[in-house]
Amino acid sequence: MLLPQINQPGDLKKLPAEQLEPLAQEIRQFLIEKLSATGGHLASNLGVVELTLALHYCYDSPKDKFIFDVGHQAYVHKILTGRQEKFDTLRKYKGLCGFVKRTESEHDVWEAGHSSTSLSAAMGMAMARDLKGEDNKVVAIIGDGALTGGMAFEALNHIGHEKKNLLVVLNDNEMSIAPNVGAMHNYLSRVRSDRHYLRAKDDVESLIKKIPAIGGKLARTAEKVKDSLKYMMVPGVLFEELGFKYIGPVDGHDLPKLMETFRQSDNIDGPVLVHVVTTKGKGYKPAEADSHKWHGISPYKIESGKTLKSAGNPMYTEVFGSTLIELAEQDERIVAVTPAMPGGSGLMAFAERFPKRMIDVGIAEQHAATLCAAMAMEGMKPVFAVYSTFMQRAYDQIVHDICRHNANVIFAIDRAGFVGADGETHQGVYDIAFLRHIPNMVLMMPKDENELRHMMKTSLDYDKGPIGFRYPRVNGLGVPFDTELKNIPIGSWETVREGENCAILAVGPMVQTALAAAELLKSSGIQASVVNARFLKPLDENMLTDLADRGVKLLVMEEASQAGGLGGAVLEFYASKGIAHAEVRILGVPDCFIEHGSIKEQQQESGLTAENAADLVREAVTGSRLALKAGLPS
Ligand SMILES: Cc1ncc(C[n+]2csc(CCOP(=O)(O)OP(=O)(O)O)c2C)c(N)n1
Ligand SMILES: CC(=O)[C@@H](O)[C@H](O)COP(=O)(O)O
Ligand SMILES: [Mg+2]
Repeated sequence: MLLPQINQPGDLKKLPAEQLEPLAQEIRQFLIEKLSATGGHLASNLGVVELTLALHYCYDSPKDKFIFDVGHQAYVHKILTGRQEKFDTLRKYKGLCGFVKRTESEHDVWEAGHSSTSLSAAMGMAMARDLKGEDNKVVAIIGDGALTGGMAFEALNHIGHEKKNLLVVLNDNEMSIAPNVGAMHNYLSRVRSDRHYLRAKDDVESLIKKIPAIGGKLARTAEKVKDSLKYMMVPGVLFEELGFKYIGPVDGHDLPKLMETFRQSDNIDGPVLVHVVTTKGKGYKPAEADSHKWHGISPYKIESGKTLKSAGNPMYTEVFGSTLIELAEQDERIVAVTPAMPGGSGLMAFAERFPKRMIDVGIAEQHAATLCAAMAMEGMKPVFAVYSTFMQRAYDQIVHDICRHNANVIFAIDRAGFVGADGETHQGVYDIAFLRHIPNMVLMMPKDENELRHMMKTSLDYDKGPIGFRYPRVNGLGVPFDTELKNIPIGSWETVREGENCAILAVGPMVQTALAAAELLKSSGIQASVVNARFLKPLDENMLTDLADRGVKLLVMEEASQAGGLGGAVLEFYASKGIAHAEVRILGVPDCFIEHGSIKEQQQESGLTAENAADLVREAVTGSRLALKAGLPS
């Protein structure tokens, strides 16, 4: 299915306005059909069809700059800017990115993936525009979920102060990924839905106009009455008080109304916030009925709405969620804290079972971290359930409020390693590097889902400060669960395959890859040990010393940034102990951003394969390349 009338950027403006409505429905059908094969962020994009059409019809992209917050809802923007034919490759390796991507189009002026950056970016572009004396429009499109992100408030504060000309379109569909939370959400609900609130607004304004202009004390009182009436009754007064002109709420599926509103906003000096109300999943019943599930969906059957995802073993996330319930049944100190990812973090069942012990703070990772620190100091056992990539937002709070206080916070770090289709903005490959150097931090990664459970028990019983376990966005291996959960000795690695003069120190899922490499080496007559390096901090220093003393050549394998990873930690250990005879090779994620595709493709691109590991070990043992390098006979 193609949309011939909008094949090229700019085609849209050639259409008469009355053709936009039917075009909107065609675009909806296009999205439903294409994403049934590729998967993706269907619900969010179905909700912004009219909004995106209106923006592209009223403004001149790329001269006028559209800045999409998160950028997961930019598929319509991509269709309107000449990329509809690439949708069969959406989120595939070397295919169309699922987020805004500057290398794809000049119309993609700002990339994201992480939430709440659009207002800061819009302000930066508006300030640059004014300093250069240019006159383009700057339009930020931010969702009600993204508006709960702290940096959005930082930007609102600055924008309202500087009063630059820019347009903020607040796309309010009452949903984050899950139902949205927070006081801002409650405020928007009142503005959005209180019919009395809106009807009274006109009465209030006409009443205010009737108050005669009178002198003296009474006049000042009358003014105060006017202000408090306005404060109580005029929607959007919160934004008005922050220095914005507020317009709304506007029906986000009413194209003529949207275009009239944007044109109206063009004549207003200073920052304008247009509050648009949309339905997430609009136009596809299964997505409208459950936009949480259909926020990010895998391929599905259009008629039934059934996803085609193969069953497979339980995901690590599911094992985490079910084990946390098991532990929480026995220990009422456990509370789960999630920054807006209850579903993705596997906590929905936990929330049902323990509604008072499940805390969704909205998109607020920094707040979540410090909240956990304080709860730990009061004797609770807070479990900070967070994706590796989103935890990057809370680095200072982890240093300053959790580790420095040596608070008993448990980090449940999901999506650790490559994540696949979400690509470079979501790869969970930096947390080893940014956690292992913080004093008091203990960090683990299990080789399988059974060991994850033991790590959870270990973390719960550990009372010497912060401790975390990281696990990947993959199915478990299908190993049986031990009936009794046991503590793993802190800092202990596990040899899972005995070998001779070489060993692969592998992290998490790389243990399986290392075992496959050992099998390949066996055929070359090389017996490699495989070690489950399940503690990223502290290291198993006894094992490292013994391996070096026995002259065992080492390869460290980790699906994490090579810079700052376990390999570096091993080298630092040997160097700090003066163990100069240790020979270590490292196989980790190279110093570049790994784009979207499958996890397997991302591992291959990074060289994290059994074949590559076997070659590196063979080189070390036979000295082949060293021989070549030194010109010695191979
Ligand atoms: C810092 C950060 N935390 C969490 C996420 C995960 N995330 C992606 S989209 C989303 C919800 C966004 O809600 P909203 O802005 O309302 O957009 P909608 O999908 O409703 O249009 C969340 C929490 C993220 N992208 N970035
Ligand atoms: C856009 C965004 O950040 C989230 O929707 C993210 O894509 C969720 O990732 P998972 O699909 O791994 O839960
Ligand atoms: Mg929303």
